[in-house]
Amino acid sequence: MLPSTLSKRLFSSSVKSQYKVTVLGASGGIGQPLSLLMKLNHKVSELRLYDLRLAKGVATDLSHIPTDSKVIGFSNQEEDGLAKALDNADVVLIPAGVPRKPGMTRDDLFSINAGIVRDLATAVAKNCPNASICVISNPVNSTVPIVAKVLQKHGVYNPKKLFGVTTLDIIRASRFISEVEGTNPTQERVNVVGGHSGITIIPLISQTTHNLMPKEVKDKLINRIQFGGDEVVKAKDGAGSATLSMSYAGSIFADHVLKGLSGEKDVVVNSFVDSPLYKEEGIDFFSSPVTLGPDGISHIHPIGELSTEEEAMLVECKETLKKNIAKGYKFVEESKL
Ligand SMILES: NC(=O)C1=CN([C@@H]2O[C@H](COP(=O)(O)OP(=O)(O)OC[C@H]3O[C@@H](n4cnc5c(N)ncnc54)[C@H](O)[C@@H]3O)[C@@H](O)[C@H]2O)C=CC1
Ligand SMILES: O=C([O-])CC(=O)C(=O)O
Repeated sequence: MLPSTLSKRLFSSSVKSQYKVTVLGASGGIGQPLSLLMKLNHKVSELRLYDLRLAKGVATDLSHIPTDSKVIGFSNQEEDGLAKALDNADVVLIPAGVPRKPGMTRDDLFSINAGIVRDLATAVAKNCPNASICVISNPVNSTVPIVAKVLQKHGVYNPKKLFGVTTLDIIRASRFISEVEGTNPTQERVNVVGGHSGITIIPLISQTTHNLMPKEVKDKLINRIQFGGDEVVKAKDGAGSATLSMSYAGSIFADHVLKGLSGEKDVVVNSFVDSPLYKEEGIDFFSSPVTLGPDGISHIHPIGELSTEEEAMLVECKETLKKNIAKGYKFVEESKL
C-alpha cells in the first residue's frame, strides 16, 4: 500500500472534529496509549493531557500526528494546570491513580486512589461541570460513587453524565468465549453486568448462543472473565496491570460517549452508572447496557433474563457492590471539601 493511501485511511475523515477531551493521568500506562487513540479519534478537536509528570512531553509527541486536533499538555507545576486542562471540557477520561501488584485486590487501591479521584472530581466540578466523566481508576465500584458525591456536594451532579468504564470486561468476554468456542472474537458479544471487580463482574453467558457448553467449561470461562485483571497483574509481575487492552477499551468507550453527544442514533454500551435497577435494594450504581445521546444517558436497560446460576451470582454481586458503594460515599462524607 502506498504511504499516502495508508495515511488517508488512518487519518482522513468526513466527521467534524468538535469535542474537547481531557485525559487526567495521561502519562501513565493507560494514559499514554489512551491519549494516542484519542488523538486518532476524528470527533476530537482538542485533546488536553494532564498528569503529575511528563504530560507536556506526551502532548508534544502526539501533536506531530496529522489528525485534525490540537494536543496540549498541562502540568501540576504550572499555575492552574489542572483547571486549564479541564476548562469547559466535553469529556473527561480519568485513568489517574496507582495500579495493582500481585496479591492485591482492587479494593486495596482505595486508600490511595480515593483521594486522587476525589480531588480530580472537585476540579471537574469547578471547571467543567457539564462534562461527561469516564472513570477508569480503580476500584471503579467505589471511585464512581466518590465522583458522584463530590459533584453532589458542589451542586453539579448530573447522573446522566457519570460513567464507570467496564468495557474491558466486555472485550475480555468476547475474546475468552471465542477461544473456548473456536469462533471469531469480533463476532462475539457477551452482556457483562454488575460491577468491575471479581465476583461483581457477571458475564451473562445464558444470553449468548453458547449457553449449552459443558458446565465445567462455562464455570471456568466465567471465572476467567471475572479474574482476567489478575491474569495480567500476575504476568506483569509487579509492573502494573492491564494498560494496552484497557486503553483500547477506554477509547471504544469514549468513542461511544462522543457518538452519543454528536447525536448518532442507537448508541448502546455497558457502563457502571447511577441506575434505578436495584436502587430500592440500596444499590445506587450498577453496570448494564445504556443508550447514550446528546445529553448523556438517555435510557438504562434492564439486564435481561438470567439462568438460576446467574441469579445466584447477582445476589453475591449486590452484597459486595453495596459495601463498595457505601465505602466511597463514606470517604467523601468524611473528607473536608
Ligand atoms: N476500569 C478498568 O477496567 C481498569 C482500571 N485500571 C486502573 O487505572 C488506574 C491507572 O492504571 P495505570 O495507567 O496502569 O497506572 P500508572 O501508574 O501507569 O499511571 C497512572 C498515572 O496517574 C498519574 N497520577 C497519579 N496521581 C495523579 C493526580 N492526582 N493527577 C493526575 N495524574 C495523577 C501518575 O503520575 C501516572 O502517570 C489504576 O487505578 C488501575 O487500577 C486499570 C486497568 C483497567
Ligand atoms: O486488574 C486490575 O487491577 C486492573 C483492572 O481493573 C482490569 O484489568 O480489569
